[in-house]
Amino acid sequence: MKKLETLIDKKITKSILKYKMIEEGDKVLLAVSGGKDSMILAYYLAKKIKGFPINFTFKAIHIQSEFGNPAEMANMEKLLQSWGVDYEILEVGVIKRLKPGKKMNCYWCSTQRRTELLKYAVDNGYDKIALGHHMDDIIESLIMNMALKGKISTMLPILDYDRYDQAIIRPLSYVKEHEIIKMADHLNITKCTCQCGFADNSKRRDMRDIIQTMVDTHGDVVRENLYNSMSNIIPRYLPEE
Ligand SMILES: Nc1ncnc2c1ncn2[C@@H]1O[C@H](COP(=O)(O)OP(=O)(O)OP(=O)(O)O)[C@@H](O)[C@H]1O
Repeated sequence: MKKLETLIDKKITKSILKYKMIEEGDKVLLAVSGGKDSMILAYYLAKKIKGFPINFTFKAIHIQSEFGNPAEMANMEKLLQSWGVDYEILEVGVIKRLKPGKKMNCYWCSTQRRTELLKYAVDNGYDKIALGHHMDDIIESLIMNMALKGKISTMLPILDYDRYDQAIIRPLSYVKEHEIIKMADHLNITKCTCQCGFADNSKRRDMRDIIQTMVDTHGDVVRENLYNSMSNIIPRYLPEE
């Protein structure tokens, strides 16, 4: 387990330094759902505030909507406390925000969360908002946008807001989901399930299966190759519009 723990740590350091995600003196706001990805990030950032070459502070924030699971939240709080993480729970009712006749969906819900996170960051002087997306999320989005939207784009490791000084960062960009799952099991991080009943992740699941088929045939390096392909564009061998 020590080897995996160090590997994940190195990958987080690599992405922070490569993409200049955290700068000297930054205040980082980490969005934690209580699930494995953002909790793993909380665990590593808690270790990193001591002895990282760049000085920064961070606080975890959980947005609690009507769809949380109290038992999972209790586990989240217990773990954050055991790692010495400063955290806050923000209660945000989302149901009343839904326009008449509109149905709830994951995209809409995450937009509500994003708005609250940005507002909190602006009001309280946070420079960066850290999210728990990892390499698999990024390559699934890439394949999904290509196959279903006819465009090449994905979620970025770092994204500056146009109209605010804040930026979104994804320090797990180089970490693969299976590495997170193993480490999360080791740390007793439980699965976090939304209770809304409207979640439809079928398209993302389809993309995951397609990537897994390629991995089964050509090895895990397929994930890195898909990720690296986004910064290895050869215009000469791409058709013009
Ligand atoms: N209720 C919440 N409060 C605060 N941040 C959240 C919440 N839900 C999601 N997030 C943030 O948004 C990211 C992506 O959310 P998503 O719902 O796609 O979860 P996920 O990929 O299952 O990740 P996780 O394992 O962290 O739940 C999370 O990693 C976390 O940083």
